Amino acid sequence: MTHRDDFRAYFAADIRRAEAPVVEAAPTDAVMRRAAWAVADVARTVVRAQEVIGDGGGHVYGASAAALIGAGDNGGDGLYALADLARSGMAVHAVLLSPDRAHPRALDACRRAGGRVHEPADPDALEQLLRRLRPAVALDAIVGLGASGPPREMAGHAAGVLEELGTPVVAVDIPSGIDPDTGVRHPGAIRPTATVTFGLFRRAHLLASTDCGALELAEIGIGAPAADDGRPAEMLTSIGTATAGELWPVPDVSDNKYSGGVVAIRAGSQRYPGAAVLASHAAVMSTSSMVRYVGPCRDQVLADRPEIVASSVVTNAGRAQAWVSGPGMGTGPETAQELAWILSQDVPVVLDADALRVLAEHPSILRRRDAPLVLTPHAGEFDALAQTFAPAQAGLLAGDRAGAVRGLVAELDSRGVNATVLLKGRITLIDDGRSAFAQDAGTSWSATPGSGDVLAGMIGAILAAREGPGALADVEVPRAVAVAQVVHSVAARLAAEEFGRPGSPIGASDLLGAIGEAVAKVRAVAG
Ligand SMILES: NC(=O)C1=CN([C@@H]2O[C@H](COP(=O)(O)OP(=O)(O)OC[C@H]3O[C@@H](n4cnc5c(N)ncnc54)[C@H](OP(=O)(O)O)[C@@H]3O)[C@@H](O)[C@H]2O)[C@@H](O)CC1
Ligand SMILES: Nc1ncnc2c1ncn2[C@@H]1O[C@H](COP(=O)(O)OP(=O)(O)O)[C@@H](O)[C@H]1O
Repeated sequence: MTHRDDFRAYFAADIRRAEAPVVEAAPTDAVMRRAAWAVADVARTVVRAQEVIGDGGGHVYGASAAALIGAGDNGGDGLYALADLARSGMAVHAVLLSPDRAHPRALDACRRAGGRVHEPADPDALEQLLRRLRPAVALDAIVGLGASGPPREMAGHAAGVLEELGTPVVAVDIPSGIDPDTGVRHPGAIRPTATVTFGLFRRAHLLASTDCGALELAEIGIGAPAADDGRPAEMLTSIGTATAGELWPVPDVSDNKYSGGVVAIRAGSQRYPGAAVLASHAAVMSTSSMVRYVGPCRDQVLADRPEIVASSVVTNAGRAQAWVSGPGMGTGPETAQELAWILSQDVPVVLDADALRVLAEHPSILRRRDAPLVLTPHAGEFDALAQTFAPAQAGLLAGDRAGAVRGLVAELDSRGVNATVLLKGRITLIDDGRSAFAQDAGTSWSATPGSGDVLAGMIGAILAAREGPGALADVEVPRAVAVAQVVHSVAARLAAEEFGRPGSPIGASDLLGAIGEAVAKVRAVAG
């Protein structure tokens, strides 16, 4: 989902606080009916999109819909949505998973609109019912904001049956089985074609965007939420291409080769010269300012990009406004010393790959520092860091990724380190303890060796540029890092899907070759 605009998502408790006065001020169930109408509208679109042989698409009139109805207001949304679908001429079936607790007024509305109501006694009966009904669309109205844990027995079984039948599912608010705040996907979770949410995005919509299908936000008149102390509620942001384009650094008339921010890169080894080339070339492609390279791969780096200024030891590199260290540089004993020197520099430092392993093995080199430190681990490197700096967070990644990242940042903060952690993956998390971002790459083409080296070079160039007077000057570090992440994702998509043979695999060099085009693209979006 590399989208144009920024998305903001909130904790369930803050959303409930923002929702309450709106619901209270409105006539009974008016907000719920508005939400249900939006769900029904998407369900109709899903039915119309179904291909019927010899025809242009599916017909709503006469098609069937079934909704799995849970015990709370999420079930109420589903029942009102069925009533709406019945009025479009659909044959609708409410499948009550907790018959005694189904929303009474919504159930009544569904019945009055002609809906059939089913109360399967056990998972087998539920399975037989769904197989018999074979609905054109199913609504997942089992649980929404009130979810806790994996879907209970009946609900968990339904997800498997619907998947087997190939039934398109529209999830009401949040796919059941996905935790609203952490985005953790429990076994037995519903896998929807589309998810319709209301008023404000929930954190799960960004943290588990790849599990929500097409995401739709329906307006129900809710304003920005506040925390219980009245301050603005904590938000999780996903920046879009327009923001990346607005903030991407461009030289102006007064700039020279230094003024936009020089980045120095310590990368590569005899064994991994490619990492040195990829990281430094990526930095060259990101801004117009100077890129310095330090390490044993001078010849390869200069053969690839002669404009790079190379040296062999960090102390002779020359001045830089940001440092990058780690890609392919090895983990030998001398690297700890080099790293300690880099960390002593009063400029932003990005540590990736081998530098993260060295840091985890030699935590004493990490002293108090005010200048930003950006750590860019993949899951394995994160675990190594967490074992050293935040043992309570180690092994958490399979579950609450955002919580684990925040926990590591907090531990580093308690040591006086101004850290931003970027956790890699299809959905990249970036957090400095105050501002958190979740960026879905939109495709997975960037999951290729060396693409992390490219990202490290890009982030270094952006952080160097942030030290200057340009558009990034007052931008918080995690947002600046997210800007680099967006352009990296757009470059991967362009390389794999628009250049050459669309849809053919790419290597990190192809991604690298598309950075210029990606910058042009996001700048054009920003206008
Ligand atoms: N207020 C309004 O007007 C508006 C509200 N809106 C809608 O209301 C929704 C929130 O409704 P809600 O607060 O009733 O919670 P909800 O998500 O239905 O879940 C609670 C029930 O689920 C059950 N349950 C929990 N975990 C479960 C699991 N793993 N597997 C199975 N069941 C599980 C739990 O059972 P219990 O633990 O009590 O046994 C409890 O009974 C929100 O998401 C939005 O859709 C919109 O219409 C906008 C206007
Ligand atoms: N499933 C995925 N979809 C999209 N991007 C991914 C996925 N998995 C990893 N990535 C991205 O690919 C890059 C891989 O980085 P890394 O693991 O450090 O590899 P390397 O060290 O070989 O460069 C990172 O930018 C990461 O965010």
